[in-house]
Amino acid sequence: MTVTREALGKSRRWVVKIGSALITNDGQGLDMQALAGWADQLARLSRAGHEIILVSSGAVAEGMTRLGWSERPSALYELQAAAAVGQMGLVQAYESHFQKHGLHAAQVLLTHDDLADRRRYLNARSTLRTLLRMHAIPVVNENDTVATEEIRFGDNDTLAALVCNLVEASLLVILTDQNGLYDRDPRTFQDARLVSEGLASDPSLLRLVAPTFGRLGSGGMATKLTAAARAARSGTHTLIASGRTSGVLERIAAGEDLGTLLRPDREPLAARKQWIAGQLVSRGELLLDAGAARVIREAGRSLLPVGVTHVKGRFSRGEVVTCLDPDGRPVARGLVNYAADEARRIMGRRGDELESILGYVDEPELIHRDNLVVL
Ligand SMILES: Nc1ncnc2c1ncn2[C@@H]1O[C@H](COP(=O)(O)OP(=O)(O)O)[C@@H](O)[C@H]1O
Ligand SMILES: N[C@@H](CCC(=O)OP(=O)(O)O)C(=O)O
Repeated sequence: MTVTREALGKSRRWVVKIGSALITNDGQGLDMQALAGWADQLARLSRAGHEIILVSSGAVAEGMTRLGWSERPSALYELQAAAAVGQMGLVQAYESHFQKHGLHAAQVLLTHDDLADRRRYLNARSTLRTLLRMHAIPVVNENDTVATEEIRFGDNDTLAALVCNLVEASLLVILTDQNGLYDRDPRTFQDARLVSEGLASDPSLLRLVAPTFGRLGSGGMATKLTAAARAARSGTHTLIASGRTSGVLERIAAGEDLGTLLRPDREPLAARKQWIAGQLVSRGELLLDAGAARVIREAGRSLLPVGVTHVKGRFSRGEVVTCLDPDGRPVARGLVNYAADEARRIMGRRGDELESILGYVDEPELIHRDNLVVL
């Protein structure tokens, strides 16, 4: 049954993402007045019983102002320095507003590595859940200061979606500088029309978004759509709306028809599979024959060595690899039971041959179905 806007508005656990394009005063530091408005609304929602996690951008922009820089630097080390200075201002601002409402703000800085490592992932989850139980409002951002170029989230849409999976949020609200998703880039086309609803993993939506993005933001509309598809894995609905609409968050809570609502269109994945699906880096590729690709896609079976025709990349046991069908299309991702050199030796072989090839058999499957997520 489709969830109504009213029911979503009343739902308990929200992740609210405030983007750079919105929070920065046209690149001149933070728009403190606007920030105060969102913080007050979030505090009232929290007081009314919603569990709120805030994912806020703005560290780099605030750092640039504090350091007296007028141009956004392109060197990573300068961006990292600006983020370190600016994050102070960002959390100070939220902290002082939440304090007025008798609420604690809690700073949570995450990197890609934190969510890729199962133990740290589970730790982050339990800390966030504890904070929510204590009615504190976690203020999440990427830990830009230590993130390296290759493995940065880069945009906070992706981070917010992974946080939704982490805490199994009911609703992800992405506040940006547009009223939602339009059928064409509204910055370029004045007659662009707002899409009021869609399915989170509908690939045709991605065709509507321009490859370019705002001057201040990092991902544009495309990363918001991908974020909605990621969030949907935990059954989370995504609402993209304008942070400039007055009282936007409380109006969403009241069930008003605002922005673009993207509904999850598949059954939520089990918690462990959400973690696997959230891995942004794949260490290798396994090319499957047609039969293996079919039983994995259609019957959710484990991957046996016999169905693999080619192994690419260097990976160790337990790392994430991508399975491709004979046409090279991704079928699934999973945690592999054998390292790359062992996988090469046993590919195409039957289960009863493994011991004589390897001298031992840890598992008969190359990837067990509990560790395999169909894409
Ligand atoms: N079809 C579309 N609908 C709405 N916005 C779009 C579309 N295509 C591209 N955009 C651009 O995406 C921008 C928002 O993304 P971004 O600048 O990354 O914001 P944020 O910092 O809030 O994440 C908008 O300002 C808009 O120019
Ligand atoms: N972590 C960065 C924000 C990254 C960013 O701009 O993301 P987004 O708001 O999705 O465009 C910062 O705080 O400046």
